[in-house]
Amino acid sequence: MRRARWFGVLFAVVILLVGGLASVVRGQPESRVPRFITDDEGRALILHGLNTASSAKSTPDAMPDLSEDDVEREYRDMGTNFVRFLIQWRAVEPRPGEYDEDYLDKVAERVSWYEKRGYHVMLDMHQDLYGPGVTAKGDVGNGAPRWATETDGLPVSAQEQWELYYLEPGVVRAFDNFWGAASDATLMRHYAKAWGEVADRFADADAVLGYDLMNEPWGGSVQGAAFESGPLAELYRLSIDEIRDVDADSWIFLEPQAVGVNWGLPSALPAVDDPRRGENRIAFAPHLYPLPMDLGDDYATVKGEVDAAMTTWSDNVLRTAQRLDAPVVLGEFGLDATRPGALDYVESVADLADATGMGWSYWSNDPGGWGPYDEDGKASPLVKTLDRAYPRAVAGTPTAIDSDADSLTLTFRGDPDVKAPTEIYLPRGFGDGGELDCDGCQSDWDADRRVLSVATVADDEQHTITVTAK
Ligand SMILES: CN(C)c1ccc(C(=O)NC[C@H]2N[C@H](CO)[C@@H](O)[C@@H]2O)cc1
Repeated sequence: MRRARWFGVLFAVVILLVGGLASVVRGQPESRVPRFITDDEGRALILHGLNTASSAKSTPDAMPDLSEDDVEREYRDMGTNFVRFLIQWRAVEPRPGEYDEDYLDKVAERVSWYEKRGYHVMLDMHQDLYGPGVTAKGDVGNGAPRWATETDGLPVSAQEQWELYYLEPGVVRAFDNFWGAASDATLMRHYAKAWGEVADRFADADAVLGYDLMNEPWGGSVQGAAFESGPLAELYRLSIDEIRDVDADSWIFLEPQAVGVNWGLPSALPAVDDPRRGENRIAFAPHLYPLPMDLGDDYATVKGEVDAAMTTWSDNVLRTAQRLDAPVVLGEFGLDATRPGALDYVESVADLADATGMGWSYWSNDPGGWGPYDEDGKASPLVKTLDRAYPRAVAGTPTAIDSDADSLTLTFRGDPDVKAPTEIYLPRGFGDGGELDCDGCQSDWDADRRVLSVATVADDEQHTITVTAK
């Protein structure tokens, strides 16, 4: 096995041993999220979507390779209602203190494509390996502008496995200078103010649900609880303050550190105050990439280990969600969908999300083996796997969701204050397209949007509705 692989395995074993012990001694969490994101009508949202798009990491204008027709096709093919839309600090603030309104106009145009189709948009300030400035060619990192990238001339040597770039001296130093630059946190304050500019622009955009403050944070030479409860929590506080100065109501999504937590280890992210009036609107947005598959094995081969890792991951995510009193959106999960067992894995993750009340956005919609369409735009079998029945918006609190190709069962506690109907998306193949039957409810079928609207209940009792196709 290549040196890098051995390193990965060794790194993982140590992490898992430490983390595993921690999770074992921590007792059982709740089985579902403590809260839900709600829409303007007070309905609990179940978010299903895609990450759009990795291509934005490297395009000169930081725009994804996306047309409005692509958004229309996504809805028609998969009935999604959510998008994790990648934006880049380098494009928001190309020079210190100067913000590119043309870039934000382009983002707004794409947001409008989703808004027309009833989507909820999460803006993700995306980075991987800090930013293009960690190398002269700009071919390794994405996210931060060059003026905010201080490697102090330390080397970033070419790596066969991209993850190993995170250990390169120049990358570690760029992060260290960001997290600890001078005592007044100069670069972190720039980053937070960039969020303030984005929020000022989208505060009144109905489709923008909220802001994912940093993709897959990396602490450089500070790791684990010291990082998450230290500089990472401080960046989140600074960014929340800048956002709340201009936007009182959008949701703010916090990610844990990626390494270890993506695999299922517990996060030490502390609860962070939301200064808005009323309930806090802070959500938790972890990623899921089970280590056995990260190390190259197929789900068909390591299903047992991966299923166990998913259980540990879910338990630890729900513990953190309880600590933060936060809704949960699984911001990223994905794999090469052409590999043996891959679609079963995607289905398992979507079932886990139903069972726990999490939303999700699949990584990613970029053409190729991981995505729903190939380079020629031809739909892959992943489209059918992602096109699944789900309650998009619930007039109450969902307590159980169970769906398959022929039926959907939703149990929820009614909320008499919510007047808008519960909306259930049903895929084209649902029950082979037969006549719909909604047991326990009065409903109206919108064949164009493929949405069943279910009349609200006037009480706060537990209700179960089952939709089938006769
Ligand atoms: C060592 N560190 C810090 C590390 C290792 C591995 C990942 C990762 O696989 N991430 C999963 C996917 N997420 C990004 C986009 O957010 C994709 O490029 C990765 O495939 C992240 C960080």
